[in-house]
Amino acid sequence: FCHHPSIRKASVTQLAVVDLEKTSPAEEMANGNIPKTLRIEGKGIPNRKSKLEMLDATTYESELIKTWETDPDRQSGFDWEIEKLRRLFAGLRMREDGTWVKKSSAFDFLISKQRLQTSDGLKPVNVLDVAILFSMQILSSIGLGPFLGMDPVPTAIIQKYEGSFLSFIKGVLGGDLQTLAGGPLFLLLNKYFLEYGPIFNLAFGPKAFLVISDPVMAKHILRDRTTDQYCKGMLAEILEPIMGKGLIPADPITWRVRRRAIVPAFHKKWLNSMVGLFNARAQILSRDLETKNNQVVDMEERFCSVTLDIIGKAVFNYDFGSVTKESPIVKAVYRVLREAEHRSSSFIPYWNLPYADQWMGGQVEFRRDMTMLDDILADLINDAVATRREASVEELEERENSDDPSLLRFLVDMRGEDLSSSVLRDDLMTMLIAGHETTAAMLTWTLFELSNAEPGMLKEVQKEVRTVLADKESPDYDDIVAMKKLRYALIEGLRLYPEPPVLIRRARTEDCLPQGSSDIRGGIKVLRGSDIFISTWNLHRSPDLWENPEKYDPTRWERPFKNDKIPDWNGYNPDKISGLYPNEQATDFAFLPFGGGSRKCVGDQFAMIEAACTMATLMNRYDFEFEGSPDDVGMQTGATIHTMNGLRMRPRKVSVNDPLPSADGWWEKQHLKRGLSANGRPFESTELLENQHIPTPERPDDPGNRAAP
Ligand code: HEM
Repeated sequence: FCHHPSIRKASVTQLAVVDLEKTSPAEEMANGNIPKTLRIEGKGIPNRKSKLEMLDATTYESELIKTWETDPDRQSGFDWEIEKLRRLFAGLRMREDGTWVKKSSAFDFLISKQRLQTSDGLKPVNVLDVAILFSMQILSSIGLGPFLGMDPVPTAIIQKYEGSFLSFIKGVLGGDLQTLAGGPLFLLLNKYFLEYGPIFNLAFGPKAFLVISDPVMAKHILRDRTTDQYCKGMLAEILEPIMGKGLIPADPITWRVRRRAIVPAFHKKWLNSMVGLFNARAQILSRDLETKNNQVVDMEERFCSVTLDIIGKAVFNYDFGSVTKESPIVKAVYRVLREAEHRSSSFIPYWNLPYADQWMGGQVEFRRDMTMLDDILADLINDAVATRREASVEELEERENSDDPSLLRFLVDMRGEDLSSSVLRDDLMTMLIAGHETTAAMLTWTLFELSNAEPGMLKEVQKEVRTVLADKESPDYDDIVAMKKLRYALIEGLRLYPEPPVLIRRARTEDCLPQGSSDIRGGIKVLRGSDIFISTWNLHRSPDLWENPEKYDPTRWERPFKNDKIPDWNGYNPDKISGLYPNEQATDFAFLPFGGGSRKCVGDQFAMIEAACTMATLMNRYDFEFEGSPDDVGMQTGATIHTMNGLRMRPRKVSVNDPLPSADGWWEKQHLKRGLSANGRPFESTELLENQHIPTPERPDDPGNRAAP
């Protein structure tokens, strides 16, 4: 039927004879040679290991091939024989229509991926740029910066290693930045931030990163400059083997096309329909906790399971079922996540060594896991393609699709979507990874902080949840809107534990940063090729931007804040909150829980509603107590911030007949004791200030009060 070696079996509704090595499935479909109802099982849709990729015309490789092909005189002799062998091993071949394709092979390293010019016209960062950067770095570190027009940006040099000799050797061999830095990288960046200020260079030998902890500079990079000018740089290189050209690592050109396709899938009606999924999964967790009443439960692990199950259903209508059972697929997902985290904190990309995935223990396992996930994804995509019902975006938004409301269904059915490329797979994989542990971490740290704070704070949140829910088990969207204290508690968790704690960019053109809160006048020069860390951890905990920054205090979101020493920063204004959480607009880029500018998270509303539904369901039915001391929880980081030893807690079921928690007006008192009105705003006149009173606490001891908010 079809001789493509990567197709294992095919079920057909019409006979079709096509040679996929010569033309692509998309072209064959367009030519009418493959009926759209044809279902190719197994690896029909390109996945990351079997795909035939068109050779990118903007790469050095294309240029090299052109040079050989356009000059027949060169096609003889020893060099030509070597070139033929190279093509053979690298899986390069010409199709009948004259275009070149390449098949993934163990010899991928024989192909140059270097670009001659980026397709948006910007020259790619090249060896010369890197050499200039290194020389400038060395010259400015010996004090010659001002002579070269470089501003005196301080340089922090990692030179003192605080761990043991053995762990140092382990760090060097494993290329692990964190081990070498002597702990989580973002804590080191925080130490240097307090020492050197809002902008400094962090140097590891000749390699330097520009570390930024300032809202004005962050706004400039994320919002005022285009995505072409600042790309994802090393983050894209690290994530490519896992996420391919998915939305997070995508280069600016791919990103523009994919972002336009993906954003409509997160439409309001879909988000509303997701509330049902969030609540159903939260109820499964709640029932599971019931069987463990008063026993020790690792709540971090529970939150990871529930968010994995949610994202599996929401993205591909796949049930991981991880809350109730362990499976090899779930284990593979976690191992791939750990590998992604490990790679993002390693400075030696040893996984790129030839055959690394055939002899290096962790890499062999990683390849196996990726293969398993790729196969599952290919099957899910194929299933969706086989039942495709093409429609416009507007039609899709209106469609009732209760049996499969997944993003995959939406993207496959979207008219004009290119189903033959691997970007669909890449985007789905990206969302699986991006939307899972981030939300789990928000839930984990919020529960940790609420349980560790003054008792009044937790009681305020519990009282609000139990009052709004009354006799309902789960919230609807309007209930979430009404639970303001709960939402502020969650977002305050993300302020103290931003996921990820740094945003990574690379300058693709020379630029000049504004002064912001630094004392460097006249702008700060950024050279082409500079790698930049915007530390959200530092921004979110900066004493210049927050009152009492290290304190977990959800009431702060009701109080305006401004610092006149940073004239270009407009401060935080609660009146600018327009959605479910105070975002980067309301804080003028001091708070970037979901990033900012064009590459802001597409899943922010999804995550907020999901976390609010899960937390409300638990707060309504349980009280939690730490097992041991809160200090035992510890902290470690990768791409997200995890606990060191799990969040070990004892859930205690509360009865619907229990009285509402008595919070004693704790929330309002936080404002009143600062000389503000009960809603956190300044008094409009001194007369009103003089007449202020601390409210007498409500005592809704009667269970009947629960129904009366
Ligand atoms: C609490 C949960 C979440 C947090 C804290 C979070 C955080 C972030 C941040 C900070 C970025 C910007 C990265 C950068 O600028 O380099 C981002 C991007 C992204 N996030 Fe999220 N995220 C969360 C949940 C989700 C969910 C649930 C999804 C999908 C279902 C998702 C999908 C994405 C995607 C696709 C991008 C890339 C956007 C682009 O480049 O256009 N995230 N996220």
